[in-house]
Amino acid sequence: QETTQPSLYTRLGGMPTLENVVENMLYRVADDPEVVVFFANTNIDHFAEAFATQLCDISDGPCQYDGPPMDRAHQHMGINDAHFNRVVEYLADALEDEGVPLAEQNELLGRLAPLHADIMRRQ
Ligand code: HEM
Repeated sequence: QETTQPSLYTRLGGMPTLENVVENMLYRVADDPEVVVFFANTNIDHFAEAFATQLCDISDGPCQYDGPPMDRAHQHMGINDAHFNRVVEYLADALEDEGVPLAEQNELLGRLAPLHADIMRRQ
């Protein structure tokens, strides 16, 4: 007998949760001088929307991320592994803070992990 599970997007709580998660993450970024410098010239509203759309897309929600590919979006910023890990940690903390269960936290972070290579490609 086959059992189907709701999409990761649905289990995460859909767009309302993802938007709260991104906002929560951005407060953590804002509090970290070593990371916030990267965003000095960034339109944060645009970033928040693009990031939430990407989380929606990657979790099989009804969105399509149509921004620049990750290697180009982050090229020549000087991002290193420590920066990357810090941002992922802030995302994990935000997911926890917004009440996302651990299994769904890990599933989402697992889907983002492969982006590491893309983001690092053009540093
Ligand atoms: C899994 C990790 C990451 C994901 C999924 C991600 C995703 C994104 C997305 C979707 C955008 C919007 C692209 C656009 O529409 O132009 C973006 C932009 C940006 N990301 Fe990331 N990112 C990640 C890691 C990082 C890290 C580690 C840093 C730096 C510490 C960073 C810094 C930035 C900055 C500064 C921009 C805005 C660039 C601009 O102003 O045009 N990102 N990222």
